[in-house]
Amino acid sequence: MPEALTPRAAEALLRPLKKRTTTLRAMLEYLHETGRGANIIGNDEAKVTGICLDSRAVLPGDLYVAAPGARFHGAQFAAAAAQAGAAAILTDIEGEAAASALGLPVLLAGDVREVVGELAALVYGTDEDCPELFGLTGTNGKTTTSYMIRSVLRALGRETGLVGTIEISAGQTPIPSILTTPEAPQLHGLMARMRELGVTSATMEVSSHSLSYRRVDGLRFAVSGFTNLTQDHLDLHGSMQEYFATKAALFDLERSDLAVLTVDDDWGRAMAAQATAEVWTLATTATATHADADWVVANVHPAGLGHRFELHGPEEQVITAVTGLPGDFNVSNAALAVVMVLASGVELRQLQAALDAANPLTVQVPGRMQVIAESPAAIVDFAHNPDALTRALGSVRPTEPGSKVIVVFGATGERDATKRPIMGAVAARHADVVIVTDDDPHSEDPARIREAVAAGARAEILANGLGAEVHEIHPRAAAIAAAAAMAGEHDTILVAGRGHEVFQEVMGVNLELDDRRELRRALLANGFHTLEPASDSFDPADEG
Ligand SMILES: CC(=O)N[C@H]1[C@@H](OP(=O)(O)OP(=O)(O)OC[C@H]2O[C@@H](n3ccc(=O)[nH]c3=O)[C@H](O)[C@@H]2O)O[C@H](CO)[C@@H](O)[C@@H]1O[C@H](C)C(=O)N[C@@H](C)C(=O)N[C@H](CCC(=O)O)C(=O)O
Ligand SMILES: Nc1ncnc2c1ncn2[C@@H]1O[C@H](COP(=O)(O)OP(=O)(O)OP(=O)(O)O)[C@@H](O)[C@H]1O
Repeated sequence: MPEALTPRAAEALLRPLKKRTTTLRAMLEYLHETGRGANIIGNDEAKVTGICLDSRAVLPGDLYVAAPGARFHGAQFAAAAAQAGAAAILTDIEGEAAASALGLPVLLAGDVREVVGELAALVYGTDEDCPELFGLTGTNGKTTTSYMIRSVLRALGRETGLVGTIEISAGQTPIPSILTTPEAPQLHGLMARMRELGVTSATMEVSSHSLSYRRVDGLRFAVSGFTNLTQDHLDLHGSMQEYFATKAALFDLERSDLAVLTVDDDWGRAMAAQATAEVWTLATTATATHADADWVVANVHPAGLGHRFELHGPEEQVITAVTGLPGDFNVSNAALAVVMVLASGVELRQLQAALDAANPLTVQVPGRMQVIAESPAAIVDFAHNPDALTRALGSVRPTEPGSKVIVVFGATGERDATKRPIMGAVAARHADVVIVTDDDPHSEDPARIREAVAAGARAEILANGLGAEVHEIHPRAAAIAAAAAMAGEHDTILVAGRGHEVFQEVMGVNLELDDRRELRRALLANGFHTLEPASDSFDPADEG
């Protein structure tokens, strides 16, 4: 397993190299000017040079943000932050006693998370200087689309940064991500570092958690994009309506100048109706009901592993592009990437020239429809919710008569448990051999998760008289090995789930596991050939 950086070492990589100094009084004045109640206990001339939400990552001179959480109040860790060199503490009434007992100056605010993003912008100067930001939200496709945008921007000669599920890259050697969207203090530190390193444009995945937890506050997106909305994260959001409302916040004028919204279904159209930013709509499934979208995908044809397609614009513009990843959903992702770059002001002719010269949309994304072998077709994909699994399985059906689809997957622990039987049913409908295994069960009993997934598959088979066979095999490496042993050269194996990750948490223990490595090994052991891993993108599995 790659050697993990300590929180402080990782934090240092997310900070600007040149320190700026802000006083608590300047922060207080800002809060008062913007109508927020706040006051200072102790020295209001205290100077801070950084801001941090985690005591374990505090660097000398920081404002430690002691925020309430689901498990703890951050004030519990204020003493540890002080020991690490915090210069002051930002907290709320609940944290006041513990924070002020330490003798450090305290900035007291009504709701800490409500102000932390804007204060981080003041500390790092990102309210004045920030790269042009491309933000992506939606249930599926954020990572893939942001890689595609970055690739197009690079083809246009831009210096780029990227923040997402796989990596954080501030124009330097990338580091593996912990969260999809980091906390606000880290995001602002990163943006400042990017500017120092000459990054002009950055792509950022904006998870619904980050919107709920106000992690992107204080940032302004030049162009934000919406991929789709399907069932996921109901453990946090409670209902699809609430999940929708959380994501919709990205498309308010106060956060985004322009929003490119995929309107392939009712959720997308509702998003377009609600957004207050300028909206460009995009239809990626060419049906008559979508013909009124600003940009429409047309003439999609298979090309290599991916597709060639056209994008038709509101003023009869036509763009032609080629994707490299399997799956028609990757045409949707690619189209969104292209329209977002256009929306940022790049001229169509210049964009078409970059697409023609470098084929930037054929970029590989670790663990996203990553082809490991061609015979049998063996693919590792990060599908971990019902819609993604449906789309991934829908795109791998073999053409040879009598050939079969073998799927290896599971459901994650400590997350939306209602997905489990639904994913089982999806697999039973689309595959011939369903191998249910573990997928990052965290602290939950993996056997119970497998049971719920397999029960969904069996119920679907019974209800619809389907012919799929269901196996429960664990650990995951054994399930992958079993799939390779069952496959014939015309079959397809899809290993779905946390494919790009380099470990799985099982009952509180991190076990090293890379699906791609396991699948390669298993295929070779069964006498099949595998493809060379791509070397053109950062991959956490190669680190360390
Ligand atoms: C549900 C959720 O997102 N929770 C996040 C939230 O936790 P919380 O507010 O409940 O914090 P807590 O654990 O009670 O701790 C309270 C405070 O004490 C601080 N603390 C805690 C311990 C310590 O030693 N020192 C310290 O300072 C914490 O930083 C926090 O500020 O704030 C914490 C501090 O940043 C996050 O670590 C934590 O993310 C947890 C680990 C998590 O798993 N989040 C996932 C679900 C998430 O955010 N995922 C999305 C992507 C989802 C997807 O698309 O799949 C993402 O953007 O990554
Ligand atoms: N546009 C899309 N529509 C439906 N499914 C998609 C789409 N794009 C990708 N997928 C599926 O979702 C999986 C995850 O893709 P990707 O990582 O790009 O999404 P994401 O939104 O970043 O997810 P996460 O935040 O959980 O990483 C893919 O492996 C694929 O199976």
